[in-house]
Amino acid sequence: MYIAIEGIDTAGKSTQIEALRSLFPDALITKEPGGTTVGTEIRNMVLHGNLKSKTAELLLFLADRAEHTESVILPNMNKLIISDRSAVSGMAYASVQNLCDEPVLVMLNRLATGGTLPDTVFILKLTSEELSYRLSQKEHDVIESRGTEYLLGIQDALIASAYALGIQTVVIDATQSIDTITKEITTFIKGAL
Ligand SMILES: Nc1ncnc2c1ncn2[C@@H]1O[C@H](COP(=O)(O)OP(=O)(O)O)[C@@H](O)[C@H]1O
Ligand SMILES: Cc1cn([C@H]2C[C@H](O)[C@@H](COP(=O)(O)OP(=O)(O)O)O2)c(=O)[nH]c1=O
Repeated sequence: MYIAIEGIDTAGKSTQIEALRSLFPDALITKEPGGTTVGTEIRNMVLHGNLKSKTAELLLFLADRAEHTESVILPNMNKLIISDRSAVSGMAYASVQNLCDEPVLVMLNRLATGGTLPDTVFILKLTSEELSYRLSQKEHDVIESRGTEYLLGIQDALIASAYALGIQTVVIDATQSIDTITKEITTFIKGAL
């Protein structure tokens, strides 16, 4: 079973994945971008480099996704795979750049993944107030520095993108306690295994 934990920056993805790691010790934990050696280099180029082109940014994320799918996801499809982000982020973050329309983004992400998409995505949904608070507590990378309104637009795009990709989606109120969210995800996983 291949699931992805989705959400905008600071939604609580890493926190949930660490909780799930101990609850499902046999699960394969991975992430996008940066789930492979090459992906780590791509991640650094995009997040901390000085890319001028948004198209280059999109294509680099797709390259990370293709490498991640071929070298991490496909060889481990017999396991529970939990990924921090997926093609859903890929579509959502690209869609707000207005580089190309939704069917093209679906096609590009299907090309990058060879059609191997998560069975289920859990989208951690923040309120504007909670997002502002959490962003105020950390340094911002290139994308986070685009601001709260931008990220809230992405949050809506995450839900739309999961639908466009035809992936079963569970939207979770990310302002709940860490344990409550973990229990919600764990209950779903145990019911589906
Ligand atoms: N349910 C929660 N309630 C309150 N704070 C949370 C919750 N989940 C995560 N946090 C805090 O929010 C910040 C961002 O969490 P993180 O897991 O790093 O988010 P992401 O990986 O989605 O960027 C961290 O300081 C974390 O401790
Ligand atoms: C996977 C992916 C992430 N992103 C963005 C989301 C994040 O702002 C950034 C890095 O993701 P990530 O390392 O998950 O950052 P965070 O832990 O703060 O959520 O890259 C894209 O723009 N496109 C993509 O395809």
